[in-house]
Amino acid sequence: MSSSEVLGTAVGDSGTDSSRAGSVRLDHVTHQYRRGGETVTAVGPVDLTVPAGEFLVLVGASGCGKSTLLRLIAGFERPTHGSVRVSGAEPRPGESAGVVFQTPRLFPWRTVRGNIDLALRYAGVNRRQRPERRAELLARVGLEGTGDRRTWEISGGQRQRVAIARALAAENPLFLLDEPFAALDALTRERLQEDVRQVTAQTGRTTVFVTHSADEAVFLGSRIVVLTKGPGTVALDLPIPLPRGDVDAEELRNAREFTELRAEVSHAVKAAAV
Ligand SMILES: Nc1ncnc2c1ncn2[C@@H]1O[C@H](COP(=O)(O)OP(=O)(O)OP(=O)(O)O)[C@@H](O)[C@H]1O
Repeated sequence: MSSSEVLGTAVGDSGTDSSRAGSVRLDHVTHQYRRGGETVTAVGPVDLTVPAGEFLVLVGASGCGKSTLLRLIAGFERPTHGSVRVSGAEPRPGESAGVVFQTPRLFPWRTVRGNIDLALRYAGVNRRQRPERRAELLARVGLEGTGDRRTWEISGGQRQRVAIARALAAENPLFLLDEPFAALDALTRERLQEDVRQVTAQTGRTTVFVTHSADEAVFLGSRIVVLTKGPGTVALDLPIPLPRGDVDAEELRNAREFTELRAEVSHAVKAAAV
């Protein structure tokens, strides 16, 4: 599939960048939760535009509102103030974006194949086309040959790959990931980071990825936004001018530019948390 097929054409009649399929626009967004009798401001005000095709990483201290921002973009929450637009329209939960959470949300009574097929069914892929699409998705996340296994018969890293394949199944032009590798060992985490980098480069999807890790942020992002401590606002908005596409991950991680950027982001995260 070409990136233009995934990104689609401009939505709406304005054709501006912020209405293109997969683009995200937050205008003066603030979100508050009610806890007991109290109002807690979780995030904002935040102004942020994510052009179609960008890989944005949100980094910040625990509790600064990263997940809240992601939930607002996914349409799971409505902002208390301001507006959120995905592809130029108000986000629709479960429809505007493919979402991957920290803990993979799979159907345990189904096989790997059954989990992927269900996502394809929801995405409107007809029964005859499903085996081919499923095979493509499993290959894309490196899970060929596991279709018959139940979700408890595969490793944590493989479960997270199934969750990524499920999110990709919907062919949404926007991909949201909330600390998807936090619970995995270092080796699996690095492998999945490489996969996500590759898959998003291949499909050209707009991606918003939440993490605590400066290392993960610099490896994955084409742009990093560091949030201040809660309620989070934008402390640093940094383009990452590292090569994308077909690059040697090991070489990239060892490059001087990479280590310098990682130090800069790490420093910014610490400074923003005070
Ligand atoms: N459903 C909720 N009800 C009430 N308060 C909430 C709710 N969800 C989050 N909060 C509060 O909003 C603030 C931001 O939380 P959020 O989970 O967005 O931060 P985060 O940066 O993703 O944190 P972490 O990195 O620890 O996951 C925190 O103070 C949190 O306690």
